[in-house]
Amino acid sequence: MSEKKRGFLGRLFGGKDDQPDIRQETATSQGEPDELADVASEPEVETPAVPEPVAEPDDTTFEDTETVVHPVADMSPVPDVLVAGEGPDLALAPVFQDPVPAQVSTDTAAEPKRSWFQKLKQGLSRSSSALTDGISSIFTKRKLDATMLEELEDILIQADLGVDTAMAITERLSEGRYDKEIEPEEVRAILSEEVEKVLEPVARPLDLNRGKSPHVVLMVGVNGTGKTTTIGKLSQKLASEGKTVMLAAGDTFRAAAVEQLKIWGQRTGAEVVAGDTGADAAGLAFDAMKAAKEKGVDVLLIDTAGRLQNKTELMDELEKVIRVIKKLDPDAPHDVILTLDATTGQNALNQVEIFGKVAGVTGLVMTKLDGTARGGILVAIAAKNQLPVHFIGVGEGVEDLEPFSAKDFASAIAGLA
Ligand SMILES: Nc1nc2c(ncn2[C@@H]2O[C@H](COP(=O)(O)OP(=O)(O)OP(=O)(O)O)[C@@H](O)[C@H]2O)c(=O)[nH]1
Repeated sequence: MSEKKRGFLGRLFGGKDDQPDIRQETATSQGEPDELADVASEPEVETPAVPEPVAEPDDTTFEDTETVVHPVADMSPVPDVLVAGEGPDLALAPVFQDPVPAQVSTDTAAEPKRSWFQKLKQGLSRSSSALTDGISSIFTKRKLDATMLEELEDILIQADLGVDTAMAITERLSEGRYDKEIEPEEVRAILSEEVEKVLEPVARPLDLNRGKSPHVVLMVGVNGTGKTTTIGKLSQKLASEGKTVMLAAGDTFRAAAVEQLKIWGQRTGAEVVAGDTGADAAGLAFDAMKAAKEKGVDVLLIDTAGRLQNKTELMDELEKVIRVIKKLDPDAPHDVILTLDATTGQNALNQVEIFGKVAGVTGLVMTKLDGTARGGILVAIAAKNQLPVHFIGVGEGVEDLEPFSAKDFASAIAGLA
């Protein structure tokens, strides 16, 4: 081999790239170079500081709100949507069958049926074309040289795949191919294989058959990342598998979130435990646990507020929710799922780290892969954290969430059929 490609760091700092241990740091740290992360284009998300470990408070108590289970007949007058208990009481919202309120997109009935892979491909099309257009523009009947590899590496990094994966791909491509013409298809095939290699270990289904009754899933994440929507979609999936589901509207900060969850409950046949806006989230979670136990529900999905601007409050509240849940089942929550909005790009890496420390995240769901060219971030997260990725979301509809398949994702993002 006559030429040797300079690595990304070499180009960035003008020196030798013999510091592989700082690559990931460089790509994710706050002071990252512009080339690495288009922070300006990211939604503004304040990253919470990890709070100092606090002494276990002696009061895992919460506002003592007597739980009231309102049978449907007691709900008088019956509201348009659903109403929780009066005053500070919590209520089990009844299940309404019809009509499905318009503000929650719950199905794609108007659209022709497409396979999940077609949806995934369509959803990932922005991410995929950013990559494939770039590849096609580089590999145009030229013989492979270092410049082409550098250009490819830049495209892969700009697509948020992460420096390590970008380098693995270019190194693999360079093996025995210098001075040879390479077709874009060959590059895309290698891209797909390398992405699949990174993703395969983290593509793990959410196992809700571990003998827990109820199996408690706590949904956490930054506001707007899709917690409530994901709960709704999951609820639908579980119901279709014959499981009984209860939803706890633990995002007590936002009235709309509570209403949204009630609508999902109504649509998917799940009972909803909800309180007033501003009600104590831990108290609500406790009551939901109790109700789910009493009713022998299979799965309890607990929504939480996402409030990074109130960071300490958010994290304290999450810790308290978890402590209180453990009073009824020391093993619960059995899964803590972090929702990540793919459009936030590199910031998602920080969210994984911080929510992981505070809430003990056990798995991930990445949403909004349909609205971004930055879907490659999932690869960077997988490479860095090895946390299971249970589902990905490629739309707002109830059918737009599927278990994560490494092969499908890799093929779709590489633009393969
Ligand atoms: N395009 C697209 N939109 C999504 C997806 N998942 C969720 N959304 C939308 O994202 C918006 C926010 O979703 P929510 O479920 O309310 O997010 P949240 O995390 O519960 O938000 P907070 O209650 O504010 O913490 C809604 O408009 C959803 O319809 C997805 O996979 N694709």
